[in-house]
Amino acid sequence: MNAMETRATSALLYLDGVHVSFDGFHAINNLSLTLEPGEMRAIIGPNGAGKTTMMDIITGKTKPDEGEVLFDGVTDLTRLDETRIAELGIGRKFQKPTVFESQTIQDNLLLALNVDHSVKGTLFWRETRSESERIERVLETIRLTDARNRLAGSLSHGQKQWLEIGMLLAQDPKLLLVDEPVAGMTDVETHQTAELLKEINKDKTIMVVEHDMTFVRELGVKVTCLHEGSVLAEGTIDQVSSNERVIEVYLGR
Ligand SMILES: Nc1ncnc2c1ncn2[C@@H]1O[C@H](COP(=O)(O)OP(=O)(O)OP(=O)(O)O)[C@@H](O)[C@H]1O
Repeated sequence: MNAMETRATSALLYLDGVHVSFDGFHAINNLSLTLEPGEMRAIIGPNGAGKTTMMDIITGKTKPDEGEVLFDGVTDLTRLDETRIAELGIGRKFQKPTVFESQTIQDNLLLALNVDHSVKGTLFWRETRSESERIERVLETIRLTDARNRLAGSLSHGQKQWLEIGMLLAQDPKLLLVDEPVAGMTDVETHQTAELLKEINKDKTIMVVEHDMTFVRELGVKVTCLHEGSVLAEGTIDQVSSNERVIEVYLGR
């Protein structure tokens, strides 16, 4: 039997019947969701719907009480710790940017590339040709090539978010989890971020949580609306935003 035949699913990410309770409160309730390789999915839903908890489950921060969570059709993420899951190629960007403000943009990317190296490795490490090529590509993707020698602390809020996305890309993940990337951005930055994610999606699978519906519409991808820890609606932005239950619990507030 070859490797393909042993895959439980063609999905890159597969959640089935997942439950999580915190002191008896069901934060995630029979959640099932799949992301195909190369897909970008937008996740919407009211506060407390379980969006962050779902990302916590995928990255191993929270362990489900029940259910299946498979990466790449074969790897059971519920059995792995956060470090191992990151090593598998699942990168997460939190809402608040956490760049190293007193370092240059280029050094931030180098530090991100170098996260797995030992202290000794960090002291004596010189970037290889392929690593410096990767940094160049990332700088271009996040549109910060000309600003590479500026201190990260001098960037606008939007640029800091892009740098942090670049720091994830430097680690070459297969799946990017991006939490509210456009919160606090100007309209222009929001538009540029949609363009940026679309470009990254040409060769990475992305799950993006966002409340900004203009941004979600601009992404033009399949949308999943979560509510009370499970999927309330799934489909195009038009299908989801005209769903009566979605209007009732989220959009119509
Ligand atoms: N560690 C925890 N202990 C207890 N309750 C928790 C914990 N983490 C999350 N919850 C609860 O689980 C529910 C889901 O929370 P979660 O943060 O996943 O929602 P969310 O959809 O990300 O919301 P938001 O849009 O506000 O970020 C909420 O009611 C929250 O209070």
